[in-house]
Amino acid sequence: MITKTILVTGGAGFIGSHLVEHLVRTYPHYNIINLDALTYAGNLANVSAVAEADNYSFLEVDITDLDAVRKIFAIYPIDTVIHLAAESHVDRSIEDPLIFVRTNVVGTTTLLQAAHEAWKGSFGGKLFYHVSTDEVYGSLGETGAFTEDTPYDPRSPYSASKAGSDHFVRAWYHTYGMPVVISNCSNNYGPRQYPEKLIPVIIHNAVLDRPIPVYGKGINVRDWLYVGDHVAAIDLILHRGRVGETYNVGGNNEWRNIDLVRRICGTVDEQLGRKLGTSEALIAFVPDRAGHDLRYAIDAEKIRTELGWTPQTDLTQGLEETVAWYLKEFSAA
Ligand SMILES: Cc1cn([C@H]2C[C@H](O)[C@@H](COP(=O)(O)OP(=O)(O)O[C@H]3O[C@H](C)C(=O)[C@H](O)[C@H]3O)O2)c(=O)[nH]c1=O
Repeated sequence: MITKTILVTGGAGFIGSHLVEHLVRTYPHYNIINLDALTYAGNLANVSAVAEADNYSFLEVDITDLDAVRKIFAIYPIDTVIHLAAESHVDRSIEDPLIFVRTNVVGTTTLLQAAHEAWKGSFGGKLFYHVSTDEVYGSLGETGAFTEDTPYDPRSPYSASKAGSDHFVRAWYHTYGMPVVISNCSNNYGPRQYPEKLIPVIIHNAVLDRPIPVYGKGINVRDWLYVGDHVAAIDLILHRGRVGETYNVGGNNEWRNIDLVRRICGTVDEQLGRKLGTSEALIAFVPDRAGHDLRYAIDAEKIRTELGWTPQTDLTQGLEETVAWYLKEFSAA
């Protein structure tokens, strides 16, 4: 018997597809509806492992299309929304900011509006879970970490659009009483990430013998979290997170870009069985990203103490699995 109907937006993307796969397999009594516009970063191959499952369905819909989203709420007894659909790449947001406002701000508010209309008067058992980013907090110096109380200070069009979407989710909570929860996560990595983000760019270019672009001096610091650990955090927040709360999710795994790039180059060389240093020789320092945030770091104390979540995958294991996945993709192509 189906006990929950969950609408996952962005379920054909990187993090979304790992979440969909996890939910479909772990909870056969949940109906999982994957809503995705299949833009450049969405791919149904990402969810092929569960495509035939009885508790799974896919809908190709743009979250900014209010009529289409309304129809979905009219047809399905959705009680939970897990909202991951977003434009997510900072460099693209610098080139083309308006699409980020459209998808991330208008898309999120469209979903909120449709959910509100469908749920009005009976919010019991309902939840709107918004998956967001630590970039809303801005950029750190060499020390310190973002807590859930850190004031918002987004600096790129991408992070500003995600900050806007977070604020709208909270507005629906405070104004209309909609049950919401938000998580803000650090940099994810793992299989299926679109090759525009740092880690897949390194792997692709190393394999193809192309220059590996490192922005500026490579001294910017990111906190890396394996996507499976993020999915575990989302599962816990979905089931045990407190309504109206925010949870920061981080890997406690900070790396300067240049050090991470060198490390991945080593893993690629090792897995390809080629001379160590071959990939590293491809590193090319290129002009810096405009407004490049220096450092992100997460204080994940709240989710650890309240929900017992800590990241489980160490970087060596996570990178080995990730590189192996991309190499297999290359050999299949
Ligand atoms: C693509 C690329 C990036 N970089 C640098 C720029 C950053 O300092 C770092 C990671 O860049 P990336 O674009 O992979 O990710 P962030 O800009 O940190 O943002 C990412 O993590 C947050 C949490 C999100 O919310 C974003 O959705 C996600 O894209 O490597 C390079 O040096 N060379 C490159 O070719």
